[in-house]
Amino acid sequence: MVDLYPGWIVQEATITYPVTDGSVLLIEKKRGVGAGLYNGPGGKVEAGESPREAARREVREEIRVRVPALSKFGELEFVFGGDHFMTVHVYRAPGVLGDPEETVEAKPRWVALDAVPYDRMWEDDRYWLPLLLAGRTFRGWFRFDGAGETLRGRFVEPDVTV
Ligand SMILES: Nc1nc2c([nH]c(=O)n2[C@H]2C[C@H](O)[C@@H](COP(=O)(O)OP(=O)(O)OP(=O)(O)O)O2)c(=O)[nH]1
Repeated sequence: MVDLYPGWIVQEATITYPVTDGSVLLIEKKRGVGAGLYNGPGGKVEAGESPREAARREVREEIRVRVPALSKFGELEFVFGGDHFMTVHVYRAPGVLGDPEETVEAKPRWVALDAVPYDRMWEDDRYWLPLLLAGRTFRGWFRFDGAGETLRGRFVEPDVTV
């Protein structure tokens, strides 16, 4: 957690998308924030951990595989309501080592790049995930309602250094 603005909560998190052979490895999130939605494996950055370390740990914990390499493709800033902020580091990986396994947290599934289920993902993903899948970097700013259900504002800048 970043103590940047006194009294405000800024949570740091990661998402990783392994992409190989025309497919992306997604998870169906089984519990916690975003349960029931498809996403890349990821979660909160813990104290004493770098975002990259967190990204590797979350992939291992959620689907029991290792990622040989990670490239940062994006950074997202979310505001939920007026006082809950989240910075998300988004990585792309050239595949995984091992066979993804289902865990209590997530069910893994390789999905063809032209069949990504945006209607079953967070509402903002359609504005930046196509960039990552096309090999382009991005920064995004999104404002949700306090419940995290309705997207109220967005801005995405492609092809930037992240
Ligand atoms: N693709 C996408 N992912 C999002 C959005 N909002 C959002 O929180 N996430 C991701 C970031 C994190 O990977 C995850 C939320 O973090 P979390 O810490 O609650 O995840 P978790 O339930 O797995 O918790 P943990 O493993 O860290 O304990 O959901 C979004 O709008 N789009």
